[in-house]
Amino acid sequence: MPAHQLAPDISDDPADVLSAEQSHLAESRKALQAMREHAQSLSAEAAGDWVSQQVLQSLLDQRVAALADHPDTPLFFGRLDRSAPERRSSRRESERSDANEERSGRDHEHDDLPGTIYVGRRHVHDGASRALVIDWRAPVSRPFYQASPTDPMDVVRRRRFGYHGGALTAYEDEPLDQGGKLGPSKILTDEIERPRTGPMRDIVATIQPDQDEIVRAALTQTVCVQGAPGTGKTAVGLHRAAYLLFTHRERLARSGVMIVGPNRAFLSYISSVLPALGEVKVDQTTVADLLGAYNAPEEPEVAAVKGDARMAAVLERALWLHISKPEEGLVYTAGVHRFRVADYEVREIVASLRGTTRYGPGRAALAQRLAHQVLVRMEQRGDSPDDRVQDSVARSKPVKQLVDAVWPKVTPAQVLFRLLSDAEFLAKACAKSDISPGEQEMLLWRKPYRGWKSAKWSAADAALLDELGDLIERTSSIGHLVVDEAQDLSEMQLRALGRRCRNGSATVLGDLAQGTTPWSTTSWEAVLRHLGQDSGEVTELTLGFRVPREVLDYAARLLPSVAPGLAPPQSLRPGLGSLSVQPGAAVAEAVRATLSREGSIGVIVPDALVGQVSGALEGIGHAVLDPDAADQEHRLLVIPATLAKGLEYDHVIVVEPADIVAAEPRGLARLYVVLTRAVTSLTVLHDKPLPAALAM
Ligand SMILES: Nc1ncnc2c1ncn2[C@@H]1O[C@H](COP(=O)(O)OP(=O)(O)OP(=O)(O)O)[C@@H](O)[C@H]1O
Repeated sequence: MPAHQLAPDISDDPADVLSAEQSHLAESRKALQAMREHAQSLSAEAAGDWVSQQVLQSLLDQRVAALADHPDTPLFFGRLDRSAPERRSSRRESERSDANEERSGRDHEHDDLPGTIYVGRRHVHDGASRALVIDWRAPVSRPFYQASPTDPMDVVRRRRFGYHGGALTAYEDEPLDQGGKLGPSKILTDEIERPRTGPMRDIVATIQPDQDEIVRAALTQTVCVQGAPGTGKTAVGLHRAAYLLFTHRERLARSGVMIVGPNRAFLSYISSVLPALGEVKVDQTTVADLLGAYNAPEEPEVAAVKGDARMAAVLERALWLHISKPEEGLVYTAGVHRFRVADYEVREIVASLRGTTRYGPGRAALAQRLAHQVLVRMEQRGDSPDDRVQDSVARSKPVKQLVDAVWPKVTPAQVLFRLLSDAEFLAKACAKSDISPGEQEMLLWRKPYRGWKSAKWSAADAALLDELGDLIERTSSIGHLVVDEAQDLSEMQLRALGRRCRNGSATVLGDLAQGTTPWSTTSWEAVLRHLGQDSGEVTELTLGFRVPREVLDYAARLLPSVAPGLAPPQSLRPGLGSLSVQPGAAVAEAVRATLSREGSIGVIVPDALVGQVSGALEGIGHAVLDPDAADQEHRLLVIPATLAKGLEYDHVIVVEPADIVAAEPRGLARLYVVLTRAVTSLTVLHDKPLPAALAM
């Protein structure tokens, strides 16, 4: 056996196999420890100056941190026994289709890899550079997720490992070279059934083939995933971010990756996934944090008009209406000389700039063009001014005064304030748009504010301010954006996110049936268009991992009213006995009965009943989920219905569905979201009649 060849199984006895695999784990752990010690021994002092030293030190620190071994986390979770090297060359080129030069040098997936490889969270090698564990994101690991008896991808056998804590306790083999069909995987089922406590976990050991396709889509490809509750959209989005960061490390280190979620409680829930995958440098944020956390109350109909993409043209016109026709020319005095630029020349310059640049740079360009004309006249007089003179003329008082009069400096807040408080100005800005007089009436503040500084902005205004901001100065773009719960975003919010990935790509995740905002979308094609990613591909995840079938079927009774076009969701798990509907039962009793079971408990209540329900649970240790919560690790949480989106609990108790429905225009969709948060059991408590579809 060549030195780099890992041993195939030496015995058929499962106990021997397990013990050999445990030895490989121990050896890998030791090798990781050695890699870490080596990284720790490296010194930044070799770098020339102190700045380079600090940069190098920080890189070394990151490397040491990344090499930490977390004893509770499996270092590898799979193994591939590949066919003999001479029989596996044809596929390799296509496997590497998304690999690029950035990764070369870190690639260990060439033919000198052992026939048996272990797939894990990170690459581990021994002192002789022998690959003991291969990163799950490397192309060579792909068969672990994709190979099947019909397409074995040069793999003879796939082995999955089961862990208890950090100890390797079980394995499961799938022969791939014998045709037929694979049976269900117990290790996969156990992983899905494992009780939830605390924040979301990664799914790196059990990513499914259709999920893997999305995770490994090329960086340039924008993907949009429609999926029923619990089909793994969020998980897939996060793993895709980790995959792209690995595959395009340098490019994305420069341009960045950002995850946008619905609220901070959700971000806190997902916050551990990327660090567990070794990725700590990803921005995770909400639309409100990105655009401005404004929350002045607003009628849903008004918010819907403000969220409509037709507002983009109105804002553009409103901004450019601030430019006035130059009536006077420029007179610039230098010593005893006066240099004049005639009014018609100023008009020509303004006309040539208008609409060809953003507003802010246009203003600066106007000052420079005027100064340039002054310099031309100076030269005509026989002077020879240099470029510095042009800058000083551009900054001079007469030029500034003219620019301020013709092309005034404005802020987004000033423009929007004028638009929402001045009916005549609004009508002018709406000319040539199809915003109706009735809608214009809605847009105007009933009680205008005294000035733009005292104006209270709404969430919908935030996207308008952002659009104006971009019309004034260009917003910078990142490399990749992951947008979760995207069905809830308005067209104007999508435009705001779209300009942040103008030079990049996006992963858009959502479910049309879970749209609860006044502007929720009904079409993913429209979402992609407003995001500016028209060529994005819409794909669907259909198999639910979270919600037991019995519960999902119950919730799906609401689908015909909520999203008539969608097929009923499918669940991987039957979950017999997981649903219980209890008229007239007390919440404290239901909670007590559930506390005897393992796992997290979420009591989801109409927002207006949070205080009352929390009061009824006095004496039973619990916490109320806070929208800004960084820590939501309490085993028993009371959750306002409007915050439940994206979250999950082993046991969910839903209180008074009728009130959840009545609280908002898309209340039935809210109820659908709430009913689909349970992993193990759902208990519905009600005094009032249930919505008709659930009462059947
Ligand atoms: N391949 C998988 N292996 C194991 N668990 C999985 C897998 N895919 C998804 N899950 C689990 O299923 C649950 C639901 O996943 P996730 O929250 O990503 O779904 P979602 O589609 O975003 O749901 P929702 O639309 O309700 O927000 C999570 O606990 C996740 O870890």
